[in-house]
Amino acid sequence: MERILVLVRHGQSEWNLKNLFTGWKNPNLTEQGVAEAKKAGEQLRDLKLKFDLAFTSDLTRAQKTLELILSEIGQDGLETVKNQALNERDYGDITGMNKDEAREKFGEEQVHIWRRSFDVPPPGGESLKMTAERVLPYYHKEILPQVLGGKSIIVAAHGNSLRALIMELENLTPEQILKRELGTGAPVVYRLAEDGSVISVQDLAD
Ligand SMILES: O=C(O)[C@H](O)COP(=O)(O)O
Repeated sequence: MERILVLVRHGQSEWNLKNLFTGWKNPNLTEQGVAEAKKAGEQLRDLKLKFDLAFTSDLTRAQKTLELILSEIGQDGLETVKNQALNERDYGDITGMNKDEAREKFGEEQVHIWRRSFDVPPPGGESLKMTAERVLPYYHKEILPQVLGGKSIIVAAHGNSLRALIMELENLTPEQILKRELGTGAPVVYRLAEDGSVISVQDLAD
């Protein structure tokens, strides 16, 4: 039995393009984001992957990315579970701020810590650790049992909600997750063992 779990970050959003901290705000995909999602679908089609169930967040950019992928692989209308547990990390008070302006105001290092450290939250927002505390229980309760039951699953979500999940799947330390970046619209294909551990990882980023 194959146990396939595909994680994909949404394609470029309007706020990615403007370089704004986005978090729980709900911008649409840009034209490039649409193209990235279609390309992700083509990559999955080339691998001949088909899914039994999909999961996504409560946010349009992830939902739209999933729809475009499913359409590309001929699986329009696949059963999809949406849940805000998979939403992007809440960027709190810096939501809506330009990332370069934030670096000028708070310093390069502080902004990097907010964006990539494991346990330092931006003011009023969530750290990666806090994000993991909602993503991982949801993964263990709703997603993993489906994979272990033999279903092929795709999860379309966000840079940091997926980094939280990848940290656990790949047993990364807080130092290792600091450097882990996820490209927009770049699928990562996992094959899992019967105990949920990872047998293989295929990152389809260019
Ligand atoms: O919420 C955001 O701004 C992005 O989706 C992810 O941003 P980051 O790369 O700064 O974590």
